[in-house]
Amino acid sequence: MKNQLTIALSKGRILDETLPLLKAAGIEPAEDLKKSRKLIIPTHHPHVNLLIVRTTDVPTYVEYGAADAGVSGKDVLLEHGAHGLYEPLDLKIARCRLMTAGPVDERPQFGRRRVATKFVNIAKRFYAAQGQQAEIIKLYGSMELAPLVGLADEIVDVVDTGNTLRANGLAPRELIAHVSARLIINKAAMKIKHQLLQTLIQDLESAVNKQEVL
Ligand SMILES: Nc1ncnc2c1ncn2[C@@H]1O[C@H](COP(=O)(O)OP(=O)(O)OP(=O)(O)O)[C@@H](O)[C@H]1O
Ligand SMILES: O=P(O)(O)OC[C@H]1O[C@H](OP(=O)(O)OP(=O)(O)O)[C@H](O)[C@@H]1O
Repeated sequence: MKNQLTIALSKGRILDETLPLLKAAGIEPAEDLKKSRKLIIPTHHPHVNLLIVRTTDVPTYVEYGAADAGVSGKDVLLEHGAHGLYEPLDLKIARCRLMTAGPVDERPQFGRRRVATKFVNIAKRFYAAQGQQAEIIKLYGSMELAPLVGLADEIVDVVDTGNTLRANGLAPRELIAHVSARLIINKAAMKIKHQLLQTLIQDLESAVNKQEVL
């Protein structure tokens, strides 16, 4: 419907930081998202519903127009490819860095190295651009474990404080990209629902700017 917006969000750390921005844009969930098992959540805004999806699925919902807009980490967008969507606003939340990391007492391997990561596409592109040979091993979590048990020489993961790396005897090596959460918009929706989406972008932008000042 032309006068209805759906926004895809994922639970977890991005949600905690996104809700205050949405609130500043006049969008408040009508139910407690932490408790509700519903996947379509109405809001007190007359034109907006929220969809709750997996972190890595947000760009897919928006790309296919199943959601008009979404909030997604830049890491997820880089891994997904994020074709067919607009990325009009950096929300400047959930900030971290995509990095390579390895055992603190070892130098990076010469020649072909084994790399464990959930960011397979990002890792392939990064090592190819460096002219380094890498065998990429796909994992779905706990990447930091891989070098400790001989599964990989190196990992590619997001790093914030570095505490997880340190706790596992690992150290950051090379920076691949700075990461923060982005507002993404379906291209067709941007035309058809221009007014609603333009208002959303502007409201979120002023909320981000206020948050920056604090
Ligand atoms: N330690 C961190 N500090 C800041 N931002 C982070 C950190 N870890 C991840 N992020 C960012 O937050 C996003 C969501 O992270 P979160 O941990 O909530 O989801 P996830 O663990 O990828 O999801 P799932 O558990 O469903 O796999 C990531 O895509 C990334 O952009
Ligand atoms: O540098 P740090 O501040 O330690 O943050 C980095 C950690 O944060 C993320 O995990 P998260 O806490 O989201 O748990 P997850 O493994 O469930 O994604 C990421 O996968 C790292 O393990």
